[in-house]
Amino acid sequence: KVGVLLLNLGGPDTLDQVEPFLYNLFSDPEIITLPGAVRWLNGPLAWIIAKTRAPMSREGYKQVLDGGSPQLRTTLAQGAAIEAALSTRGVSAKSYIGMRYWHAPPHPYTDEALAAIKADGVQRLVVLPLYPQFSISTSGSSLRLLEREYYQDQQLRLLKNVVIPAWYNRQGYVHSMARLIASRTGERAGAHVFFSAHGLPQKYVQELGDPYQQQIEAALPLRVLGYSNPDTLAYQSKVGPVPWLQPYTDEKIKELAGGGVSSLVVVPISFVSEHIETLEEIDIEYRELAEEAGITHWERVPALGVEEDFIEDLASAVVEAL
Ligand SMILES: C=CC1=C(C)c2cc3[nH]c(cc4nc(cc5[nH]c(cc1n2)c(C)c5CCC(=O)O)C(CCC(=O)O)=C4C)c(C)c3C=C
Ligand SMILES: [Fe+2]
Ligand SMILES: [Fe+2]
Repeated sequence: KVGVLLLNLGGPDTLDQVEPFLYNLFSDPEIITLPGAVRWLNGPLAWIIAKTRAPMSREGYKQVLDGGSPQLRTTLAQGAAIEAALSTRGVSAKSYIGMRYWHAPPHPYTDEALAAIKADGVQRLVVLPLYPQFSISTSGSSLRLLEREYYQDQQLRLLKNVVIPAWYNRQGYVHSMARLIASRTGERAGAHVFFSAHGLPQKYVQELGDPYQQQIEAALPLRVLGYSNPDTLAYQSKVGPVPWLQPYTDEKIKELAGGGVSSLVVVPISFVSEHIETLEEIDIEYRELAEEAGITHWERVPALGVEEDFIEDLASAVVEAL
């Protein structure tokens, strides 16, 4: 009996879930990193930040929460598609979803996923974070939580597991992204491709050894395949006062427009389902900014979701791990 545990971030399904979701996120010590002596402040600080940020966040979510979080729907569909792809390879597997910060009943947090894995009598477990690139703040945080729960439990401790920590450079991811991009740029050879990666405070990379930026830069889908479209990489979604990875998406859009670029094909990387940062931040906020700056053609490449070649390759990664 094989289990595939998909780890993801989770997101609120309704507007009243926004504040508790933010509280969970900001009380994660991998998100707000405090020195040992004041770590007890994590909870109170998370409460204050969540309360302060919630009204603004709710405004964003208002525009994208039509029928619940697209992230949850996509993650469920990805799980089912991976099961089907494994079945054609002769592997009978069941997928489980461990969300880090939010769930929608009956879809679980990590602890509930582990309870289901135990109840089903899974004998081999493959852990697959749904983030292409590894960051301490995303896959790292999910894996740390999982490790804690796993090794506290006598039954789980005996269950053989293997982790696929990152897959940013796998054929399936790179090629299906490149195919989606090519399908948008085909009619305008030479269109400017704008990769917008999710941002991260610089400290993670510079002080904590986070490999995220290196993994983003190592495998930009078009460059890897040798396409010659002009392209730009920038980082979006900065929160709080400290410096994040640069250049920032908003500044780069203005700079390109100022330099005479009038058409952009925007590619969200670092997440494989639609969510607030694509549907609201890119499609509404950055688009508005781009149009004000003089961009006349703006197109966004969708998140990978259940693209067949992508899912097939994730299933191959699971088989290789087994
Ligand atoms: C404040 C610290 C944050 C770090 C560090 C961070 C890293 C990080 N996040 C993603 C992907 C997503 N984050 C999402 C939501 C979200 N993230 C933060 C903060 C940090 N993220 C906040 C406050 C929020 C809530 C939304 C908001 O108020 O703006 C989401 C969307 C989830 C959803 O609703 O569906 C994604 C996706 C990555 C990849 C990453 C590090 C590389
Ligand atoms: Fe985030
Ligand atoms: Fe945002």
